Amino acid sequence: MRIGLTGGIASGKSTVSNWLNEWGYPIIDADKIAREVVEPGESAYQEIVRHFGKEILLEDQSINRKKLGSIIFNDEHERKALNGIVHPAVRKKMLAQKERYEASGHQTVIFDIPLLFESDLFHLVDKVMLVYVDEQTQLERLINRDQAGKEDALARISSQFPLKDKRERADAVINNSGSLEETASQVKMILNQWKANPSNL
Ligand SMILES: CC(C)(COP(=O)(O)OP(=O)(O)OC[C@H]1O[C@@H](n2cnc3c(N)ncnc32)[C@H](O)[C@@H]1O)[C@@H](O)C(=O)NCCC(=O)NCCS
Ligand SMILES: Nc1ncnc2c1ncn2[C@@H]1O[C@H](COP(=O)(O)OP(=O)(O)OP(=O)(O)O)[C@@H](O)[C@H]1O
Repeated sequence: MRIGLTGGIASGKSTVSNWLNEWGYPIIDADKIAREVVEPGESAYQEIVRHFGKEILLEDQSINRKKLGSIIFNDEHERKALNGIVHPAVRKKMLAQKERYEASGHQTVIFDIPLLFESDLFHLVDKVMLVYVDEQTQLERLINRDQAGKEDALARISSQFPLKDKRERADAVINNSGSLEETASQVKMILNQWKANPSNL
Protein backbone atom coordinates (compact mmCIF):
# COMPACT_ATOMS: atom_id res chain seq x y z
CA MET A 1 0.00 0.00 0.00
CA ARG A 2 1.20 3.50 -0.85
CA ILE A 3 0.31 6.11 1.75
CA GLY A 4 0.60 9.83 1.11
CA LEU A 5 1.47 11.79 4.25
CA THR A 6 0.68 15.43 3.82
CA GLY A 7 -0.40 18.54 5.67
CA GLY A 8 0.51 22.20 5.73
CA ILE A 9 3.73 23.92 6.65
CA ALA A 10 4.47 23.26 10.36
CA SER A 11 1.37 21.07 10.77
CA GLY A 12 3.50 18.19 12.07
CA LYS A 13 4.35 16.02 9.04
CA SER A 14 7.99 15.55 10.02
CA THR A 15 6.95 14.67 13.55
CA VAL A 16 4.63 11.92 12.25
CA SER A 17 7.11 10.85 9.59
CA ASN A 18 9.83 10.37 12.25
CA TRP A 19 7.53 8.04 14.19
CA LEU A 20 6.66 6.07 11.06
CA ASN A 21 10.36 5.69 10.38
CA GLU A 22 10.94 4.44 13.96
CA TRP A 23 8.07 1.97 13.53
CA GLY A 24 9.82 0.52 10.49
CA TYR A 25 7.99 2.06 7.53
CA PRO A 26 10.08 3.13 4.52
CA ILE A 27 9.72 6.87 3.92
CA ILE A 28 10.08 8.80 0.69
CA ASP A 29 10.73 12.34 1.89
CA ALA A 30 9.98 15.00 -0.76
CA ASP A 31 11.56 17.86 1.26
CA LYS A 32 14.78 15.87 1.67
CA ILE A 33 14.89 14.99 -2.02
CA ALA A 34 14.17 18.64 -2.91
CA ARG A 35 17.34 19.56 -1.00
CA GLU A 36 19.42 16.90 -2.75
CA VAL A 37 18.43 17.87 -6.29
CA VAL A 38 19.55 21.48 -5.82
CA GLU A 39 23.06 20.72 -4.62
CA PRO A 40 25.87 22.26 -6.68
CA GLY A 41 26.53 20.10 -9.74
CA GLU A 42 22.93 18.92 -10.12
CA SER A 43 21.08 20.15 -13.20
CA ALA A 44 18.30 21.81 -11.17
CA TYR A 45 21.01 23.85 -9.39
CA GLN A 46 22.25 25.22 -12.68
CA GLU A 47 18.76 26.11 -13.82
CA ILE A 48 18.05 27.90 -10.53
CA VAL A 49 21.20 30.01 -10.82
CA ARG A 50 20.35 30.80 -14.45
CA HIS A 51 16.85 31.94 -13.48
CA PHE A 52 17.41 33.66 -10.10
CA GLY A 53 20.99 34.89 -10.58
CA LYS A 54 24.14 34.45 -8.51
CA GLU A 55 22.67 36.74 -5.82
CA ILE A 56 20.87 33.71 -4.37
CA LEU A 57 24.14 31.84 -3.71
CA LEU A 58 26.14 31.70 -0.49
CA GLU A 59 29.92 32.15 -0.51
CA ASP A 60 30.48 28.40 -0.83
CA GLN A 61 28.28 28.47 -3.99
CA SER A 62 25.44 26.52 -2.38
CA ILE A 63 21.93 27.98 -2.54
CA ASN A 64 20.99 30.54 0.10
CA ARG A 65 17.69 28.90 1.05
CA LYS A 66 16.61 31.74 3.28
CA LYS A 67 17.06 34.23 0.46
CA LEU A 68 15.41 32.02 -2.17
CA GLY A 69 12.55 31.40 0.27
CA SER A 70 12.03 35.12 0.83
CA ILE A 71 11.65 35.53 -2.95
CA ILE A 72 9.39 32.62 -3.73
CA PHE A 73 7.06 32.77 -0.71
CA ASN A 74 6.24 36.37 -1.61
CA ASP A 75 5.86 36.04 -5.37
CA GLU A 76 3.63 33.45 -6.98
CA HIS A 77 5.24 33.86 -10.39
CA GLU A 78 8.72 33.15 -9.01
CA ARG A 79 7.36 30.27 -6.91
CA LYS A 80 5.94 28.65 -10.01
CA ALA A 81 9.27 29.15 -11.78
CA LEU A 82 11.15 27.40 -8.94
CA ASN A 83 8.56 24.61 -8.75
CA GLY A 84 8.89 24.11 -12.51
CA ILE A 85 12.63 23.56 -12.10
CA VAL A 86 12.69 21.49 -8.90
CA HIS A 87 9.52 19.36 -8.99
CA PRO A 88 10.27 17.24 -12.08
CA ALA A 89 13.62 16.22 -10.56
CA VAL A 90 11.93 15.45 -7.22
CA ARG A 91 9.23 13.35 -8.89
CA LYS A 92 11.82 11.31 -10.76
CA LYS A 93 13.79 10.53 -7.59
CA MET A 94 10.64 9.72 -5.62
CA LEU A 95 9.55 7.19 -8.23
CA ALA A 96 13.01 5.60 -8.30
CA GLN A 97 12.94 5.21 -4.49
CA LYS A 98 9.44 3.74 -4.63
CA GLU A 99 10.61 1.15 -7.17
CA ARG A 100 13.50 0.17 -4.91
CA TYR A 101 11.35 -0.16 -1.80
CA GLU A 102 8.67 -2.17 -3.56
CA ALA A 103 11.21 -4.39 -5.30
CA SER A 104 12.67 -5.24 -1.89
CA GLY A 105 9.23 -6.43 -0.78
CA HIS A 106 7.95 -3.59 1.42
CA GLN A 107 4.18 -3.90 1.83
CA THR A 108 3.69 -0.26 2.73
CA VAL A 109 5.57 2.79 1.47
CA ILE A 110 5.05 6.29 2.88
CA PHE A 111 5.24 9.30 0.57
CA ASP A 112 5.88 12.34 2.76
CA ILE A 113 4.90 15.15 0.36
CA PRO A 114 3.92 18.60 1.67
CA LEU A 115 2.52 19.64 -1.72
CA LEU A 116 0.69 16.38 -2.51
CA PHE A 117 -2.50 18.21 -3.54
CA GLU A 118 -0.94 21.42 -4.89
CA SER A 119 1.26 19.38 -7.24
CA ASP A 120 -1.44 16.87 -8.22
CA LEU A 121 0.59 13.96 -6.87
CA PHE A 122 -2.27 12.19 -5.07
CA HIS A 123 -2.57 9.70 -7.96
CA LEU A 124 0.76 8.22 -6.78
CA VAL A 125 -0.85 6.93 -3.58
CA ASP A 126 -3.73 4.67 -2.48
CA LYS A 127 -4.59 6.57 0.71
CA VAL A 128 -3.93 10.07 1.97
CA MET A 129 -3.23 10.79 5.64
CA LEU A 130 -3.47 14.49 6.44
CA VAL A 131 -1.76 16.00 9.48
CA TYR A 132 -4.07 18.81 10.50
CA VAL A 133 -3.78 21.70 12.96
CA ASP A 134 -6.00 24.73 13.41
CA GLU A 135 -4.74 27.94 11.77
CA GLN A 136 -3.73 29.66 14.99
CA THR A 137 -1.67 26.68 16.20
CA GLN A 138 -0.05 26.35 12.77
CA LEU A 139 1.01 30.00 12.82
CA GLU A 140 2.34 29.81 16.41
CA ARG A 141 4.33 26.62 15.77
CA LEU A 142 5.80 27.98 12.54
CA ILE A 143 6.89 31.23 14.20
CA ASN A 144 8.39 29.31 17.15
CA ARG A 145 10.18 26.66 15.09
CA ASP A 146 11.68 28.97 12.47
CA GLN A 147 12.04 32.09 14.62
CA ALA A 148 10.07 33.72 11.81
CA GLY A 149 8.20 37.01 11.82
CA LYS A 150 4.41 36.92 11.61
CA GLU A 151 4.32 38.41 8.08
CA ASP A 152 6.83 35.87 6.84
CA ALA A 153 5.00 32.97 8.42
CA LEU A 154 1.66 34.08 6.95
CA ALA A 155 3.23 34.38 3.49
CA ARG A 156 4.48 30.79 3.73
CA ILE A 157 1.13 29.49 4.94
CA SER A 158 -0.79 31.26 2.17
CA SER A 159 1.51 29.84 -0.52
CA GLN A 160 -0.19 26.46 0.09
CA PHE A 161 -3.80 25.28 -0.23
CA PRO A 162 -5.68 25.96 3.04
CA LEU A 163 -5.52 22.97 5.41
CA LYS A 164 -9.30 22.97 5.78
CA ASP A 165 -9.66 22.38 2.01
CA LYS A 166 -7.13 19.54 2.17
CA ARG A 167 -9.20 17.97 4.97
CA GLU A 168 -12.06 17.41 2.52
CA ARG A 169 -9.83 15.43 0.20
CA ALA A 170 -7.97 13.20 2.66
CA ASP A 171 -8.88 9.60 3.55
CA ALA A 172 -7.84 10.15 7.17
CA VAL A 173 -7.33 13.34 9.16
CA ILE A 174 -4.92 13.32 12.11
CA ASN A 175 -5.65 16.21 14.44
CA ASN A 176 -2.26 17.40 15.71
CA SER A 177 -3.59 20.43 17.62
CA GLY A 178 -3.33 18.49 20.91
CA SER A 179 -0.52 16.55 22.58
CA LEU A 180 2.05 14.40 20.78
CA GLU A 181 0.67 11.30 22.57
CA GLU A 182 -2.83 11.97 21.22
CA THR A 183 -1.43 12.40 17.73
CA ALA A 184 0.63 9.20 17.88
CA SER A 185 -2.37 7.14 18.95
CA GLN A 186 -4.50 8.53 16.10
CA VAL A 187 -1.78 7.58 13.61
CA LYS A 188 -1.53 4.04 15.02
CA MET A 189 -5.30 3.63 14.87
CA ILE A 190 -5.47 4.63 11.20
CA LEU A 191 -2.57 2.34 10.24
CA ASN A 192 -4.40 -0.52 11.98
CA GLN A 193 -7.63 0.31 10.17
CA TRP A 194 -5.81 0.33 6.85
CA LYS A 195 -3.92 -2.87 7.77
CA ALA A 196 -0.77 -1.04 6.70
CA ASN A 197 2.01 -3.37 7.76
CA PRO A 198 5.60 -2.08 7.96
CA SER A 199 7.21 -5.48 7.38
CA ASN A 200 8.88 -6.45 4.13
CA LEU A 201 8.47 -10.20 4.46
C1 LIG B 1 12.24 27.80 -1.05
C2 LIG B 1 13.23 26.89 -0.34
C3 LIG B 1 14.64 27.10 -0.86
C4 LIG B 1 13.19 27.26 1.17
O1 LIG B 1 14.00 26.37 1.88
P1 LIG B 1 13.84 26.16 3.46
O2 LIG B 1 15.04 25.34 3.88
O3 LIG B 1 13.61 27.47 4.12
O4 LIG B 1 12.50 25.32 3.66
P2 LIG B 1 12.23 23.73 3.42
O5 LIG B 1 12.76 23.31 2.10
O6 LIG B 1 12.69 22.98 4.63
O7 LIG B 1 10.64 23.68 3.29
C5 LIG B 1 9.83 23.87 4.44
C6 LIG B 1 8.37 23.79 4.06
O8 LIG B 1 8.02 24.87 3.21
C7 LIG B 1 6.96 24.49 2.37
N1 LIG B 1 7.36 24.70 0.96
C8 LIG B 1 8.56 24.49 0.39
N2 LIG B 1 8.53 24.80 -0.92
C9 LIG B 1 7.29 25.23 -1.19
C10 LIG B 1 6.64 25.66 -2.36
N3 LIG B 1 7.29 25.72 -3.52
N4 LIG B 1 5.33 26.02 -2.27
C11 LIG B 1 4.65 25.96 -1.09
N5 LIG B 1 5.23 25.54 0.06
C12 LIG B 1 6.52 25.17 0.01
C13 LIG B 1 6.70 23.00 2.66
O9 LIG B 1 5.66 22.88 3.59
C14 LIG B 1 7.99 22.54 3.27
O10 LIG B 1 7.79 21.42 4.12
C15 LIG B 1 12.81 25.38 -0.51
O11 LIG B 1 11.66 25.11 0.24
C16 LIG B 1 12.60 24.95 -1.95
O12 LIG B 1 13.55 24.74 -2.68
N6 LIG B 1 11.30 24.82 -2.37
C17 LIG B 1 10.97 24.39 -3.70
C18 LIG B 1 10.85 22.90 -3.76
C19 LIG B 1 9.59 22.42 -3.10
O13 LIG B 1 8.48 22.64 -3.58
N7 LIG B 1 9.74 21.71 -1.96
C20 LIG B 1 8.60 21.18 -1.24
C21 LIG B 1 8.27 19.77 -1.50
S1 LIG B 1 8.76 19.05 -3.01
N1 LIG C 1 1.46 17.96 18.98
C1 LIG C 1 2.41 18.89 19.09
N2 LIG C 1 2.53 19.65 20.19
C2 LIG C 1 3.48 20.62 20.28
N3 LIG C 1 4.36 20.90 19.31
C3 LIG C 1 4.30 20.18 18.17
C4 LIG C 1 3.34 19.14 18.00
N4 LIG C 1 3.51 18.59 16.77
C5 LIG C 1 4.54 19.26 16.21
N5 LIG C 1 5.03 20.21 17.04
C6 LIG C 1 6.11 21.18 16.75
O1 LIG C 1 5.61 22.02 15.72
C7 LIG C 1 6.63 22.35 14.79
C8 LIG C 1 6.19 21.91 13.39
O2 LIG C 1 6.19 20.47 13.29
P1 LIG C 1 6.94 19.72 12.09
O3 LIG C 1 8.31 20.30 11.88
O4 LIG C 1 6.80 18.26 12.35
O5 LIG C 1 5.98 20.19 10.90
P2 LIG C 1 6.05 19.89 9.32
O6 LIG C 1 4.64 19.73 8.90
O7 LIG C 1 6.99 18.80 9.04
O8 LIG C 1 6.64 21.27 8.77
P3 LIG C 1 7.30 21.62 7.31
O9 LIG C 1 6.20 21.59 6.31
O10 LIG C 1 7.81 23.00 7.51
O11 LIG C 1 8.39 20.64 7.05
C9 LIG C 1 7.90 21.67 15.28
O12 LIG C 1 8.64 22.60 16.05
C10 LIG C 1 7.37 20.53 16.19
O13 LIG C 1 8.28 20.18 17.18
